[in-house]
Amino acid sequence: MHNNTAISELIEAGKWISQRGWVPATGGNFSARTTTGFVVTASGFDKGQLGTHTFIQLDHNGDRSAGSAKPSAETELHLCMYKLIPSANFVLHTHSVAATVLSRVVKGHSLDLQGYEMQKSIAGNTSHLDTLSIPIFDNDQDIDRLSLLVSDHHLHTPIEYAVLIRGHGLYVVGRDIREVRRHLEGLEFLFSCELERLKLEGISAEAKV
Ligand SMILES: CSCCC(=O)C(=O)COP(=O)(O)O
Ligand SMILES: [Zn+2]
Repeated sequence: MHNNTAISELIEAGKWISQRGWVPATGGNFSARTTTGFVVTASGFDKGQLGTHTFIQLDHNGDRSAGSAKPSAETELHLCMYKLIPSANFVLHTHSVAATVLSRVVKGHSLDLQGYEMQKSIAGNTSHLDTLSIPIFDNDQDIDRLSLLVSDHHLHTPIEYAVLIRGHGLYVVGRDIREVRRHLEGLEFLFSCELERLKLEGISAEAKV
């Protein structure tokens, strides 16, 4: 995909994501894999008001090739997701209330979703009877170290669509912009349902270490 096409799609996605309240303040960052490498959002901007000047172009090694602004502080985690998931061409990172709270309430190393028809919004999932498992990693201000942790986890439990960073947010991937947006919307719906369920049924079972 051409850089300009990817940037246009991410600008449009940013407006939609912002309207949904999933990137408050300057939270979140977005990227795409392109024919020349990657494009990633610049650091510190409102992701609902992106423009062509708020993107950095990176080469295939992840080194800056164009754009004067500072790349997202979490660029390394985006590059990590592309390396682990060769079919991924878009990565969206968001800070919704549901993802932030759920990833803290669930003390274990994965959020296991089961019993929801909307699990089928995620590629390859065909039944509410299956378990959709999203790995949770403890937050770390050292993004290189966090990326290494994600890569190590992938060696024994392959990451397919998303990871949660505890108390921080969600990273979700897709083959194209439509799929990554569907994955994001589907997961956010499931997170909201699960948060409501835990509030109504109690969190004691989930809050185990
Ligand atoms: C107030 S947001 C804190 C940083 C963060 O988690 C994030 O997603 C945004 O970082 P960026 O450098 O991409 O703007
Ligand atoms: Zn973040």
